[in-house]
Amino acid sequence: MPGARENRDMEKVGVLTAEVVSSCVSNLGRFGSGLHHLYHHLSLPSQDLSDVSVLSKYVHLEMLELPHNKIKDLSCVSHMPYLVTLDASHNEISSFFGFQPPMNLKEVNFSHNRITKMEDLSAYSSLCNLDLDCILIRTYIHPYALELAHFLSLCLCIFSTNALYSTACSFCDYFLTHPYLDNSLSEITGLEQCFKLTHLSVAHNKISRISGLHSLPLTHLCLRGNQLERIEGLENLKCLQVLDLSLNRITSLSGLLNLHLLGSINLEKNMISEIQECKHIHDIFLLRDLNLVGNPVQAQPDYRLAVIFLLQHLTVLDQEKVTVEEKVSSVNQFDPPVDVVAARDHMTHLVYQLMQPQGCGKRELSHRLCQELNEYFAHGTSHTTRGPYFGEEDGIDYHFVSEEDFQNMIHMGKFIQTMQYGGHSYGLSREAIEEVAREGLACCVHMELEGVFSLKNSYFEPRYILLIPTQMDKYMGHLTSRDLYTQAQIDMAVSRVELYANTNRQRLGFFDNVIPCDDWEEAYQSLRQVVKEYLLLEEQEEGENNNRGSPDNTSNGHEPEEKLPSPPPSRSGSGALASHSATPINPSDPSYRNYFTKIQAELSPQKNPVELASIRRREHLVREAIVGKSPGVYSQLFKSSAQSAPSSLQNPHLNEASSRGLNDSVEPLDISVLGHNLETLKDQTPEATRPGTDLLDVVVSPSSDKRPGSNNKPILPPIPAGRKTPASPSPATSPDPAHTQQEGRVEM
Ligand SMILES: Nc1ncnc2c1ncn2[C@@H]1O[C@H](COP(=O)(O)OP(=O)(O)OP(=O)(O)O)[C@@H](O)[C@H]1O
Repeated sequence: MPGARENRDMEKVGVLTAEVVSSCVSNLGRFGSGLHHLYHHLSLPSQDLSDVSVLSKYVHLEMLELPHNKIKDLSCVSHMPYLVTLDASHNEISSFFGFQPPMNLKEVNFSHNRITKMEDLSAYSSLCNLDLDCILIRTYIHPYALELAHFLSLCLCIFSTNALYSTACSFCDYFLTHPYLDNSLSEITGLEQCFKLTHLSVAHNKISRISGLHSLPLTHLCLRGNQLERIEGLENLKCLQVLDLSLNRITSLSGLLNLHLLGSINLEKNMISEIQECKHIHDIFLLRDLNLVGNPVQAQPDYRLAVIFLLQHLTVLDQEKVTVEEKVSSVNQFDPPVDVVAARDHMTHLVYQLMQPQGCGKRELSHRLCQELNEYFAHGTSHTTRGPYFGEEDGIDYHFVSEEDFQNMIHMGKFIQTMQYGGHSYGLSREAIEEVAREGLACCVHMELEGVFSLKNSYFEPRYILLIPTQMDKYMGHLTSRDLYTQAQIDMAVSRVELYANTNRQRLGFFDNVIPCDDWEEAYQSLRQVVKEYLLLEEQEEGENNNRGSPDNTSNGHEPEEKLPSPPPSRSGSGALASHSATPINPSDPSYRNYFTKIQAELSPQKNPVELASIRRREHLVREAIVGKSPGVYSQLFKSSAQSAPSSLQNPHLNEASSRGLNDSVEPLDISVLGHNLETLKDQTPEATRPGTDLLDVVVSPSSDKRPGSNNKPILPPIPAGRKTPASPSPATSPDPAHTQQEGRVEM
């Protein structure tokens, strides 16, 4: 009876028996009343099983794993009310959930089966995780293709290190994923009632449109390897965290707008070609991982930095970690902070293009200030390549030069700073400042914010006064009425006001004063007041008045009571600006150094006598330098030979020694032009009025000749028009007491 026996054996092939089950169960646990112990897990992978009906008796199973078999019928599962996890992947199942739903079934893997259509899963309300990847009908595959695949899989083992490996890989990938293999899922349906479904994978099917997912609590969705051309139907998946749309034909990211919990998006091998598409996911603040490998967009110039710039929360882009350096470079490249622009400009003289005018009248304010305080200031005239407006004069409003001349000046290193504004170049030349300095005056310039940043990189340390409009309507009206600007220029100018306000807010101490300039006259009065306070002119005027009652007050040479410098008063007229001062400070920022120097003095009232004397000396010198009485400390650096500092003027012996040394090398001086300086110096040195003091010694002292940038000849500066010239009495012979008083007050 060999034939019958053979038949029996044949029948047994693929049939699961109780013996086999008993050898493959695991995870012993209590069951029923708790007195019985039973195995809860059964795992039978790759056993060539086609009949698993015996499992109907195993009602207690919680986890059933049957991958890589030949199972067509899973009706036995209907008898497993406690089943939680079912893995039936890589089988021959064609009926979608062909069993009664176990109440607690949460995870189901039907990937790589023969299911062609999804059906209603309303009864599976506990379902959390559903895997329907790669639903193919293998019998429809041409036998030649299967043979070839088999051959290639052998090659994978044999030639795993050569080129054939990659050919084999790509063939298999194509073979497994390509849509011409029929009978895969073409749409997602039947999940409407699966209110607990958080993970869904329908990779490598034929889905061309995302649908049927509305209001599911999905956190993970995989639609890899389908035929999607656009992202749609995801709007309501508010819980979505991980989305895999790789291997599709998607061209835009527009359907991802409101998915605020998304942390990872895989769009590998799609057809996204524009960097701008990233704007659609710009507001997804939790997005950390984006994969655009294999998209045409990768060929765009600066692709990686641009994406990193647009999506600043990313930590992984195209499977590579985003480095800190990349983040910084991207910001510096696409939205450089003004100080970076200024630094770059400063280093290379490549200028930053901005499109709008400021036009708040600061130029006129600067001119008027220089006119009124012409004893102290002169306007530093910038160069520009723009043409003059009606009424503007070359050399006064600007030095109007051609682009070529401007470039030549850049290359010759003539500029302290340059800037591109409204399509034109502007630059402040060293010569412009030195020309003013040679007159013994301080230079007053106006410029845009970027120019200020640039100037802060130079060795000049001017006082910065911000004039800022606070009433935008009025400001716009003013710009419009000038009839010089296009609407776009006006809009840009208005939008830039915020940049100034922010700079003031965030960089405390960056500006020494802030003056609202909604009303030109008021702005001028504030500006004038600020400058006068700084020059101590207000005090001087008051002092003059007081001194008329008590003339001995200052002429006795007593130092006024020590007063430590206080932070500059903020002239802010708006609440917004006023509140800026409450912003916390970053002490590491060098732009705050002025501010810190000032408040440091305030915060440490316990000064010892040495410190007090030092502070007094420094203040004294600085004030004198500013009011043009004697050159600043800085100018001493420019002396060609070692000479005494201004403070040495107090010491007649030193003066004598130094002046004697100088007398040999100095050309004879025209004493008639020295009046003011002589008087000033005399006032500083009580000894100078003593009989026998050699005036020439004082005059030729280092403090009165070369200023920064002047030529090397010790020619004394001419007295500017408007300065109080000592035409009258010679200071050496009969000092005017009133004048002495005045000068004495300024020295405070
Ligand atoms: N050297 C410079 N560096 C930076 N900015 C400068 C420089 N010289 C001028 N500017 C600024 O460039 C801007 C454009 O100057 P322009 O004279 O063309 O403008 P405007 O329309 O007359 O405005 P405004 O009345 O404010 O001067 C102004 O804000 C001006 O202060």
